[in-house]
Amino acid sequence: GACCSYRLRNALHPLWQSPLTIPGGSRQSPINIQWRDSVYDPVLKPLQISYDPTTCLHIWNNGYSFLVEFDDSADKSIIVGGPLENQYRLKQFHFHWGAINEWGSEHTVDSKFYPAELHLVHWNAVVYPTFEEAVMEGDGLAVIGVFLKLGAHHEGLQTLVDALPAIKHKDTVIEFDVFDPSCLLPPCPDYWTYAGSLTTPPLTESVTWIIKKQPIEVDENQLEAFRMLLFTSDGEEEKRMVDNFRPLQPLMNRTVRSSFQ
Ligand SMILES: Cc1ccc(O)c(S)c1
Ligand SMILES: [Zn+2]
Repeated sequence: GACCSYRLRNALHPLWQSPLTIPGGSRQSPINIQWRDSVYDPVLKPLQISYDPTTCLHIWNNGYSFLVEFDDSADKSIIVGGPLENQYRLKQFHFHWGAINEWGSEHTVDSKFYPAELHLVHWNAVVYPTFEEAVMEGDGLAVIGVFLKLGAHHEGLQTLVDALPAIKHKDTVIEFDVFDPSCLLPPCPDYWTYAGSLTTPPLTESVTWIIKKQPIEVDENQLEAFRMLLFTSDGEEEKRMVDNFRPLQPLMNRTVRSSFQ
């Protein structure tokens, strides 16, 4: 059945030599969001986002993606509201993208791929003492997903793009003093939300996903800059960092809720 083919695809996917089945895998990510099957929930609140740009630390290539990490030792960059019962602290953001513009996002909407997807990763520091512990708990993480579509040049993203040549190889890092990730969010407040997992190992089922309905626009040169990064370390045979997205996972017994009608 479909579930079996998913398992096979996961096991075969080059980037995720994950165990054939995830222990009790009933809420895996990413998924296809079928717009007409999502259920408007009037109880969902608006998501409140307040980021302190000075909590930005550095940008680095971890061999899966490039990520911008934040000082999460205090409640300075947080999100609250939406589907969340607690406030969550921003830890890092990163992207997933394809080799060409036809695919690259992790989630799809009505089976449509976007060329890339931004993930802003937050953790529940109200309940858990560390990020590492939150990663193992059902309500430990909240990830905001933002789709990137091909279009106009994105001024805020360009600051990141300009830093990428300096972190071309795996395990390279550069200091990044001030950056306000809210410049990467679309103006429209509408989102879908569902209970899911990390999309990279350990694939733990600890993520409340908040997927923005409206994509942001970036231009071809900016997407090409992502594709110049390497999975490999300096001195190794070069492998371009592309297609770092996980295959779609079965919805199983889940409903995707929408904050909009
Ligand atoms: C914590 C974390 C790390 C990597 C990821 O792709 C995601 S989705 C979450
Ligand atoms: Zn991710």
